[in-house]
Amino acid sequence: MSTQGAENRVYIKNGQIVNHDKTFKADVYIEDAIIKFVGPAADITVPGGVRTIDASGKLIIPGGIDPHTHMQLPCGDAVTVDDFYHGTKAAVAGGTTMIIDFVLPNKNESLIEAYDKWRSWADPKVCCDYALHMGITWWSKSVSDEMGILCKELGINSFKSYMAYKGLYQLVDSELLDVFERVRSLNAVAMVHAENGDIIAKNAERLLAKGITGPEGHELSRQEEVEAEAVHRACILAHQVDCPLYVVHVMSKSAGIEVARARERYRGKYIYGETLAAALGTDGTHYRCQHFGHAAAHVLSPPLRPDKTTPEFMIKLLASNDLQTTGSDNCTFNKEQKELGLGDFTKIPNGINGVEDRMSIVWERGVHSGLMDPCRFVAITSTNAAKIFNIYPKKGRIANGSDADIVIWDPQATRTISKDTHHHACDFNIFEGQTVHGVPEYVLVRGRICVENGELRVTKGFGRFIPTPLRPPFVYDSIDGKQEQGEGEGQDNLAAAI
Ligand SMILES: NC(=O)NCCC(=O)O
Ligand SMILES: [Zn+2]
Ligand SMILES: [Zn+2]
Repeated sequence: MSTQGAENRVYIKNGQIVNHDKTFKADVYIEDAIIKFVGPAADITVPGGVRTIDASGKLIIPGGIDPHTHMQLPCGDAVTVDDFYHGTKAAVAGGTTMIIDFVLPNKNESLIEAYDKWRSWADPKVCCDYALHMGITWWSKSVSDEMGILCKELGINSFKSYMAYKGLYQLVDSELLDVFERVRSLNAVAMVHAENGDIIAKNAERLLAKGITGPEGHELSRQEEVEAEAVHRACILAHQVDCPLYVVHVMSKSAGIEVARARERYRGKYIYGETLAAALGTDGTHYRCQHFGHAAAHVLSPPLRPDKTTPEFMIKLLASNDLQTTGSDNCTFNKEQKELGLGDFTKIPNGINGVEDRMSIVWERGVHSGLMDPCRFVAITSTNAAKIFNIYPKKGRIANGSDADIVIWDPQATRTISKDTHHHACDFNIFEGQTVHGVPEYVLVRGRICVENGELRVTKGFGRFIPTPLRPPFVYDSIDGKQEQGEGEGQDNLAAAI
């Protein structure tokens, strides 16, 4: 293998390309961060001095897109320890070449000011490309006006509302309807954190009064039906105002079934569902661990489910297109930060790791276990996020003209996940000790080789902000009657999943 040549020109030969819709043998030529050729070796004359990589026996896949992260997120007295540098470094190490993070304005804070703050934190630090979703953490006429500016001038096309976190971010149904209506008028995408915040607040009070103060109280206060009810309600609210809705972090079988039913009810239009690497790779039995640090490290919302059949069920929902994407919800806090909730589970900062291990966890639980094929793996780890947030085929595809965000994936290689070797800044890994198949041998971020035979070489600030344009055709063509959702994408299959 030649190791010479300009870094901006790379030739990958003898690989098996895997896109979401087909897989084939081809060579790939990259110049100036863009894929310039995909095809048989006989059809290209490669210029001299080009860096050549032999990908024999390996898969060439689009870099992962993690549609759900919280880097450097201020949360009460704590800030997540993975900032935009450590978080994107960990992402790249695991084969993810783009993240979409959430701007979360404080109550009464201008959305534009919050956006500027996030850009000023992320731009100098990101090692891979990124985009932003906006949290609608409070509601007013000025918020509605600023949503327009964000869409038309600042590259945002997605807005997350909260049905939980009572007294902090939670909106009531009439406000959710207003938000969804505004999102629809902008041809943007609504997102929702679906849990019933009123029920959670009451349950938490009762549990604490009974002396249940440890992390097990977290899941007890927000069991499956509390999530499922909110998913059901959110889908109906969105449909009433003709608004497409992306349900983030679907964590339970019951909630997954609600997404699947809504998709079936609306014939594949309007509703999209995301689950998390955490939901696929571990479970809520950890909340019963007597060691506070261990149990608290698994606390996120909605919580992991104690039902040990959940991970396989969620993988099946992804395989059957009842769910469309896998995020990480990477939102990491260290031991001392989690200890803010000693003696009161409602004060444990919510969040877990996942941006580094997401790709391997999905491969292990999905493809290696035989529940999905490599094309579906690409769809749920990259392409569907690119389509829903309207950056496809620039991202999420190995094709002429696409950004050279490429992973050379070794499906047979294994690695054992550990906090001692991960690239996060956090001191815990919820997948600790798991040996997973599927290792990124090379990771190219816009043509730059950032992982090579296990060695990570990232550059702070190399990543760019990627604007997400309005009216994603993947989402809106089906609503506007231009195309049936699911054409060429496999059929929705609620029955198969259940
Ligand atoms: N998910 C979680 O527990 N923390 C991050 C904030 C959110 O996504 O709701
Ligand atoms: Zn959330
Ligand atoms: Zn989140």
